Amino acid sequence: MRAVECRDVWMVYRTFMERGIVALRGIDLDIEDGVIFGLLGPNGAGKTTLISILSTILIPTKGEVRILGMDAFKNTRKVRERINISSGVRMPWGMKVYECLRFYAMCYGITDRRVVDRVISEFELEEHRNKRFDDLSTGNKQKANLARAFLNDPEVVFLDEPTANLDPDMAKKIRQMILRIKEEKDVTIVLTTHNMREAEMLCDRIAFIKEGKIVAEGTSEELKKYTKMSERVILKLKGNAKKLHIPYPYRMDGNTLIAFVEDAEKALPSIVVRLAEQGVFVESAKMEEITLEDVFIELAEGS
Ligand SMILES: Nc1ncnc2c1ncn2[C@@H]1O[C@H](COP(=O)(O)OP(=O)(O)OP(=O)(O)O)[C@@H](O)[C@H]1O
Repeated sequence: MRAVECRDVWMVYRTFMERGIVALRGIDLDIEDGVIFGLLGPNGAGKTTLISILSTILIPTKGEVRILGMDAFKNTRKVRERINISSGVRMPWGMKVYECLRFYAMCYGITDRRVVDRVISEFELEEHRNKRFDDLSTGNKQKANLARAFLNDPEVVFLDEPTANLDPDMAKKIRQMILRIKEEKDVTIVLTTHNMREAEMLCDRIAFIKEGKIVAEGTSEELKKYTKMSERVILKLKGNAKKLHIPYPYRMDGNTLIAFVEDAEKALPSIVVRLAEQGVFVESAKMEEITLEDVFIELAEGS
C-alpha cells in the first residue's frame, strides 16, 4: 500500500488585500510504504504547505490526498491516529521533558508510562528527562520533538526541517537517529530539508519543489541525471574572474569555477588553456562526480 498519494493538490492562501497566494499548483505525488522521502526546494517553494496538508494540518483548496489508503480529509481522525508530525522546536509551557511527553502521550489516549520511557530512551533523552523543555539546548529540544512524534507508534511521520538551526555535530546525530529509527521501525518518513547532503544521505527518494510544483522526482542517482553532465571540474582561480568563456556550462562560487562536463579528465586541460587565453590562471584543480546540490541549483534557477 502507498503511504501517501496526492492528486492535483492546489493551495491558495486567501489574503486580505491581495487576490491570494498560490502556494501549490497541482501536486501529484506517490510515496511508497517504508521509505524516507525528501521534499526539497528553495525558500517559499511550498514545502511546509505541502507537508502540512499531508499531515492533515491544512486543508488544500483543491485536490485529493490519501494517507495509508484513507482519504485524509474524510477520515482525518483515523488518519491522525496513524501518523505524526514534528515541526519546529516548541512544547507548551515550562514543563519538564518527561511531563511534556506524558502530556502528549495522554492526548493520544496512551496512559502506559513505559511508552514515554521508551521514546526517552530511543531518542537518548535520559539525562534530560527531568529538565524543563525550555532549558534544553536546541539540539535536545529537537530530539524531544522527534520523541513526541513517535509516541503513538506512527506508520507515517512527517518531519519539517528536522536539522534546521542545529550545529553540524548535532545535525549529524539527528540524521543518524532518523536512520536508526527507520531501520528499527516499520515507518515511512517524509521530511523537508534545504540540505542536499542530508537529502542524499537520508532519502530513498526526493522531490524537488519549485514555485508550488514538483519539477523533478526520483532517487538521488536518478536526479543527478537531470543535468546532462555527470562530472564536474572545480578550479580555484587566481584573482577575480567574472565573465569567462569556456565550452561547458559552469557556475562561479567566489573565485572558484565549477564546470559541468561529461568526462572531467578530458575536459580539464582544455578548460585550463581556454582560461589562460583569457588571462585567467588556475591555482588548484580537482575533479569529482556531480552532486545533488548542482542539480538543485540547476532546477531552482532554471526556468
Ligand atoms: N499562512 C500563510 N498565509 C499566506 N501565505 C502563506 C502562508 N504560509 C505560506 N504562505 C506563502 O506560500 C508560499 C509557500 O510557502 P511555504 O512556507 O510552504 O514554502 P517553503 O518551501 O516551506 O519555504 P521555506 O523553505 O522558506 O520554509 C510562500 O509564498 C509563502 O509566502
